[in-house]
Parts: sequence; C-alpha cells; structure tokens
Amino acid sequence: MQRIVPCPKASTPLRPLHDRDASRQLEQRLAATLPPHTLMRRAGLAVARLAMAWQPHAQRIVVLAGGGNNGGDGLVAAARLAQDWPERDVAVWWLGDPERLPDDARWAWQHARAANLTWLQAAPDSPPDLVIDALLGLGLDRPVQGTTLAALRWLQACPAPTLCVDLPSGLDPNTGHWWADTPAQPVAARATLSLLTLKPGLFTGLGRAVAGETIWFDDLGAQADPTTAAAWLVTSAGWPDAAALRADHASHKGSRGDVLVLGGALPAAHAGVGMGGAALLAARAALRAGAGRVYVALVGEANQIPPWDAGQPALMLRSAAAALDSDLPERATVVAGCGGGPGMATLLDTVLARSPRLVLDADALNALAGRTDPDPLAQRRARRWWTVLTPHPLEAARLLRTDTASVQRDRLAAARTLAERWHAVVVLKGSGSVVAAPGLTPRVVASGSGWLATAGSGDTLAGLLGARLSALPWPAPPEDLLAAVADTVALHGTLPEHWPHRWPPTASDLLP
Ligand SMILES: NC(=O)C1=CN([C@@H]2O[C@H](COP(=O)(O)OP(=O)(O)OC[C@H]3O[C@@H](n4cnc5c(N)ncnc54)[C@H](O)[C@@H]3O)[C@@H](O)[C@H]2O)[C@@H](O)CC1
Ligand SMILES: Nc1ncnc2c1ncn2[C@@H]1O[C@H](COP(=O)(O)OP(=O)(O)O)[C@@H](O)[C@H]1O
Repeated sequence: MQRIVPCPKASTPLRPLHDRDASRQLEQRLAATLPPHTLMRRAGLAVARLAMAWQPHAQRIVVLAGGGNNGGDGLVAAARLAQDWPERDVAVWWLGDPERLPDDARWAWQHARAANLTWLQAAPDSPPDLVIDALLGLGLDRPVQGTTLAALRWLQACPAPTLCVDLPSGLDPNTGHWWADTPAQPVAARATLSLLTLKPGLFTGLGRAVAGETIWFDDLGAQADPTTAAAWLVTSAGWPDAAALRADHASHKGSRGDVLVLGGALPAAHAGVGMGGAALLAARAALRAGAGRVYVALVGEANQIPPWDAGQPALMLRSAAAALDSDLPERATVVAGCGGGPGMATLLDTVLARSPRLVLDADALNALAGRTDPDPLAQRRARRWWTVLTPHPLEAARLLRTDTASVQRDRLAAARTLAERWHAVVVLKGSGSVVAAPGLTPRVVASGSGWLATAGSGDTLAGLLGARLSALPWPAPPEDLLAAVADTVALHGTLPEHWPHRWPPTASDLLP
C-alpha cells in the first residue's frame, strides 16, 4: 500500500491512471489466474488494515455497503475488523439484495454473516467513530437513486471520519463528476483507498474535494499495463533546480533565457480599468524561477508606463508598442494575455506570427476564442513552434464554444479536444489541472489546493511557464515539452504548501 497524496517524496515517477474499462479488464485478467475471491479478500484486508492504522481509537465502526462488489469489499473488511479487533463494535448497513448479488459479493455477504457483526436496517442513531464507505465504486455511471441516494445523503452529512473503499461513493471514476444531488464536499475528514488501479476521477474534477486529503493505493498484486492508461498522474515537480543553476559557473544572464510578458492593461488604455498587476505577477514569477532577463510590456501609451516595479526592480518595463518594435517577440519566450484586456485582440496576430515560444493566458485566450478564421494556429504547427494555452474552465469553454459545466463534466476529454483543435499544449486549470498535447497521453497534476483559488495565481503560473520554456533546449520533442509544462504546473501547485500563517497566501506570497 502506498500513499499517493499528499506525495511522500520530493521526486516520484509518473503513475498511470486507469479508467473504468481498463480497470475492469485488469480485474478480469488477474482474477482468472487466482483462486476464487482472492482479489476481494485482499481488498477487504487492505481496507481493514488501513482503517485501524488511520483511526486506531475508533470503537464504533459502521460499514456502509452497497449491493455490488464495492459493497463486497466493505463486507470482507467488516468481518476482518470484527475478527482482528473483537473489542470493537462493528456494524454493517448493507443495501444489497440477496437475489441480485454478483458472485464475489455473494461470497463476501455469506462470509460476513458468519462474523460477529451488528446488522443495521437504517442509518445509525448517532454518528460512529469511523465510517467505511463501500456503497458505490467503479460501477457508478449514472445519477445515484433510491435507497442508495438516501444512504449517500447520510454519508455526506455524517460528522464521522470516513474511509472510502476504492472510490468515494457518488464520484465518477473516469471524470471526477459528482453523480448525486447532494453536496459533493463531505462534512467530515476523509481518506480514500484506491484498489487495483488509480482512477483519473480521483484527481480531477471533484475528485480531490470528495476523496479527502489523503489518497492511498493498493494494487492487490496486479501490474496494470501502462499502455492502457487514460492519463498519467504527476505528483511532484523537479524544477527549478536552484543548486544546478548555482553550479552552472559558465552561465550568464543571456544564457538563462529571456521572457517577455505582454499584458497588464493600464487604466488609461482600458476605460479606467487597470490590470497591470497581472503582468507584474507573471513577470516576477518568471524572474524567480530563474529566467535570465524578464521584460514587461504593458498595454498603454509610453508616457503612462511606470518607470519600474518597486517590488522587483530587476524587471524591465516598457510599452507593448516598444516591445513589439524590437526583436523581443522572436528572441524571448512570450507570455501574452495576463491582464491584457480587450487590447490583446490586436496584439495576438503579432505574437502568433513572430514568437516561436509562446504562452497564451487569460485575455489572449479570449482573443483567440473570438477569432473567426478557421485555424489561426495552423502555421505555428507547421513550423513546429511551441504554443502553450493555459485556460481556466470558463476560458476553455469559450475556446470550445461550449459552457463551463460541459468542460468540468469531463476535463480530460475537454483538454484533449482543446489540444487537438489548437495544435497546442493545453493546461486546463483547476483542481487536478490537466495537461494535454496532440497525440500524447495527458497528464493530471495532483499538487494544488484551495489556497490557489485567489486572484493572480494563474498569472504566476503563466510566468513560471515562460521561464520554463525559455530554459528548455530548442527544438524539443513534443513529449519533452508536455513533460516540462506538466512539471511546471506541478511546481505551481506545491508553492503554497509551506505557507506558515493562519491566513491563506495571496498570489504575490506564492513566490515572495
Ligand atoms: N470483484 C472483485 O473481486 C473485486 C472488486 N473490486 C471492487 O468492486 C467494485 C466494483 O464493483 P461493481 O462492478 O459491482 O460495482 P459497484 O459495487 O461499484 O456498483 C454496483 C452496485 O451499485 C448499484 N448502483 C449502481 N449505480 C447506481 C445508481 N446510480 N444508483 C443506485 N445504485 C446504483 C448497483 O445496483 C449495484 O448494486 C470496485 O469499485 C471495487 O471496490 C475490487 O476490490 C477488485 C476486486
Ligand atoms: N481549488 C483549487 N485547487 C487546485 N488548484 C486551484 C484551485 N483553484 C485555483 N487553482 C489554480 O490556481 C490558478 C488560478 O488561475 P486563474 O483562474 O487563471 O487565476 P487568475 O486569472 O486570477 O490568475 C490555476 O493554476 C488553478 O489550477
């Protein structure tokens, strides 16, 4: 058994994520080579062990078990808990129908009936010390109904710590969609033990909100085939390497890569609405992440440009017109859009045509979404230039001409479609950011938390990506570009983790 999040090591390899079909195929293949019920026996044992390791003082334990094999795992765990810790009070609230049990679950039910368990017919009168959620697992692919829904409502509102078996009940394994009309976020602390495979839905969409702070994994002895992975999970970041930069004695500021941030509309340029801070946040992040020289081109007249950024005087400020009148668009990695306002629409063509390394964020994405020509990035693709798009779900919806709910309903699919449509590496931001590139298996980034849900944290990410692209040897195979972008998103997710205060960090606290 391994802990997946929070990630225990500074550097861990990618892990394959398998969807419902791939997980079922693996289960069938493995089960055919083992004595009957071996996998369910292993699953129940793993659940029981983790339950007692996580909540060693729990006296009253309720196992909420559904009528399928997820419930079967719960029943085996209940029997095991009662056997190994006979002083505990283990009760089972089982919603199964003896007439309609799958084979493994029938065996588990018979096994549990022989154990010293209390059988509940309804929710317990008072909250227990621990709940084991084995109501629904891999089998859920439609809205939860009937008595199962009533039990799920109790579960979501129950104040007891809850250990979810394989998946939190109500969560779609493939997408992280929430299938019930109850609030997805539970009221109590949670942990989830994923069995046999890790599923993508645990890490994106509502997965992180529903599964709890800690996600564990037990492969039950299976070796999942990585070629059937729906995505790869990124749990740690290997960049920037400050020690390596220090040891690079032959480096100079010109060898460390240039970044040009184009955005930050000044109030006079945009009907009194100023967004210069967005560009400064991106630029400061690029500088902090090791870029040799960072230029900020603000949208406004030359006489409106502030002489310097007092918080980071190393940044070089100028007007957008002056920057575009130089060779910076060709020479630097261009991060365009952060706080750029509607003025980005007129600047977009220039950077698309001139900048081989380009990150498009915020208003640059809105400008792109508003284009009516069929394929504005086709020429960039033909030249093998790098384009990275960093939409949040609403920007993604604009680019896909759909709505936010449809994007969030299946984030992996949305990111893949965006990557193919725009011939770009796409970072679909949000809980479990998805990083996709044409023709490659996408990556899901496990780092990140609600502490990033603050204005400007996306600008920080755009700046980090600028620095990363400027440091990447040119040309690079598409796999390397995808890996570098995903690694940068993973780094961004870890930035607030060591924040020491009682109050949450702001975007400028992320990289002080
Ligand atoms: N068979 C085995 O040996 C193994 C089974 N495993 C477990 O088996 C699970 C998958 O089992 P199943 O395929 O039986 O699926 P589930 O047990 O997840 O779901 C099927 C059950 O849920 C009910 N149900 C489904 N959709 C519903 C809805 N929308 N509203 C109300 N009720 C609904 C069904 O009537 C059925 O009783 C995995 O998640 C895992 O926990 C794993 O432990 C691996 C080993
Ligand atoms: N709840 C969350 N969990 C994980 N990451 C989050 C969460 N909320 C926001 N983020 C991250 O914070 C960043 C916000 O970006 P964005 O919405 O563009 O903000 P802004 O435009 O204000 O800079 C993204 O990288 C996103 O993935």
